[in-house]
Amino acid sequence: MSASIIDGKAIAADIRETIRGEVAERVAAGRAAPGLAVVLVGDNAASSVYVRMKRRDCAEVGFVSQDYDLPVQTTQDELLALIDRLNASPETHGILVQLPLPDHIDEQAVIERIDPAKDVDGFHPQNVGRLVLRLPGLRSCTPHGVMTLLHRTGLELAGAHAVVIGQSNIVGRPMALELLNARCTVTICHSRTKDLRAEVERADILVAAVGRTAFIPGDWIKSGATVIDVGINRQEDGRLVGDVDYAGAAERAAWITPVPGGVGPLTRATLLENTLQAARALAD
Ligand SMILES: Nc1nc2c(c(=O)[nH]1)N[C@@H](CN(C=O)c1ccc(C(=O)N[C@@H](CCC(=O)O)C(=O)O)cc1)CN2
Repeated sequence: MSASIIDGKAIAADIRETIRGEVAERVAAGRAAPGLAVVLVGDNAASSVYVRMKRRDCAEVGFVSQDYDLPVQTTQDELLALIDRLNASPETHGILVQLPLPDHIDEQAVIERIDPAKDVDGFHPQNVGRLVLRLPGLRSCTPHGVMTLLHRTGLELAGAHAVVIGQSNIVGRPMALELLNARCTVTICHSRTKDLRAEVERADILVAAVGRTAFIPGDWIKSGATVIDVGINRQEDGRLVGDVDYAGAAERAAWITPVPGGVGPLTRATLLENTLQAARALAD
């Protein structure tokens, strides 16, 4: 079998086009364009790239990108004070603080300071709790984006055996909940999983979010499986590769996401969807 590619870049472009249309309609009707505050602390090279892309996406769809580039010495109190101002600002509908933050700042304290109604990353415990309870809310961008990719394949998700590798707060855990809410049977694997190969071999849907180059060999993939690679690992020569051995997996899978051009663009497109959702809810 040779896998069909799930083209995240094209799907994200399609989503941006839909959002651009809705924003234009809102503005023509006299409403404010959604405002997204994008906060970057320090000079982490990968974070700077992602933030630049997010700001470019905002411009493309007609959002107002409110840019805060803070020096690495910014104290936690200064960052919390900025969040308080953004929480109170009627021009700000969404607040995104790019992670990771420098070591001297407590990430969880920052996440919990953001008004849950403006938490377009979906990281606030209130929004995570709403996902657990299957209540509407702002959902974490990468897992929500993966669900969009899966829905676009037209695959039946109910009853599928989904295996998530990775248990982080921003990908693995919410990913497992998203799949469970779509009525998959879900297994979460992590560093203490006893026989990872056996778990992967059972997966109709595999979501790899480990952050290690080609961690999953292609011959572990079940024939006809759907492989979603969340990993973005930069090689010494500058190339980006995923957590799954792409060439080997593509021989066995029915569907596969490339890296780059798979999940990453959906993380950004979902951020725009969440910001529009927050702007609608705050306007109402
Ligand atoms: N506040 C947040 N911080 C972080 C998040 C997040 O969702 N919210 N997730 C990751 C990084 N991330 C989002 O910020 C992210 C990663 C990758 C991409 C992306 O578009 N990747 C491209 C390739 C980009 C490149 O050339 O380097 C792709 O995969 O095609 C977007 C967003 C950690 N931090």
